[in-house]
Amino acid sequence: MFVLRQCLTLGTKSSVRNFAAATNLVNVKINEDTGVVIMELNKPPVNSLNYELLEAMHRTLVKLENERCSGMILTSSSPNTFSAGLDLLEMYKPTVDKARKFWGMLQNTWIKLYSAPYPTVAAINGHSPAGGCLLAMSCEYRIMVPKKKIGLNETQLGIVAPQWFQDCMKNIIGSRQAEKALIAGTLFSSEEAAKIGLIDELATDKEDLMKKAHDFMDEQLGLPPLARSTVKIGFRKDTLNRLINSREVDTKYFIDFIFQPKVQESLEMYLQALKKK
Ligand SMILES: CCCCC/C=C\C/C=C\C/C=C/C(=O)SCCNC(=O)CCNC(=O)[C@H](O)C(C)(C)COP(=O)(O)OP(=O)(O)OC[C@H]1O[C@@H](n2cnc3c(N)ncnc32)[C@H](O)[C@@H]1OP(=O)(O)O
Repeated sequence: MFVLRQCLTLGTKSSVRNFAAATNLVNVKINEDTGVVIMELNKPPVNSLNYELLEAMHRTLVKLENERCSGMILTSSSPNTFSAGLDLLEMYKPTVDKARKFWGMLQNTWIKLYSAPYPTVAAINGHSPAGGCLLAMSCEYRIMVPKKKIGLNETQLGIVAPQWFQDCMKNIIGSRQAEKALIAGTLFSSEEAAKIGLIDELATDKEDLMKKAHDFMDEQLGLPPLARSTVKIGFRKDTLNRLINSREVDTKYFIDFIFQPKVQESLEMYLQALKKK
């Protein structure tokens, strides 16, 4: 039976209440029989990843790991968008302290998600540009509804996908395809993404998406968990360590980059264009 609880959940009733009071940016549903969790991003309208949403995700991921959840399906409550990527307002005219704190939380969240020992599936129920694509790529398996867009489109915004975003893409679609997609800032349709392997499966609609996500999870739950997670981490450790060993440098790149006047101009124009739509 599924029990809906808000961030977070594996503890007693009173701890549920405490977490629910803290935030409703992430909904967490647990199947109490299997221990499989559905983490649903819930920041309308488009799940843009600001500090607060990342912090809620990070807190959830820490708790899931500590409580030894058996698997996690990542999806969103938005009808049209999985995640619109990083919240552009976090990068537009921030203070240095705010930008540093934001970037640190993004790094924390990615490290936890990418290294999660339990199986992870992205049930991509809508558009998934840039940071949204990063979240999806950090899961082990990706299933997507038709006729939406996914990719690392940063170049098109006049910004650059950080090295670890690029590494994730390379690990999935290979160096040549990734180089082309990153230089052009390509947003692939769901169908194109399936062709190049950026996503693993297409679903017909949200219901089919969740069914396929559960099917994948059932397969994974049939495998010996320690062997499974050891192989997973073996594949991911170089990518993880590349960031873990250079977090400060990565943060400095981010800060130096976004504070350039040209980058701020691009962000301003892009934000205006989004508002005018
Ligand atoms: C070598 C040095 C390297 C150092 C690296 C340095 C810098 C780079 C750092 C990081 C990389 C960046 C990663 C990112 O993720 S940047 C974000 C990229 N995201 C996008 O381009 C997506 C933008 N959004 C859309 O395309 C669309 O919104 C959508 C997701 C397709 C959904 O479309 P829909 O029509 O459903 O919604 P609207 O467009 O009407 O949007 C509704 C509402 O939300 C606002 N909004 C949308 N996206 C964002 C966002 N990412 N951040 C903040 N706000 C967003 C939009 O403006 C609307 O607002 P309104 O007030 O008008 O309702």
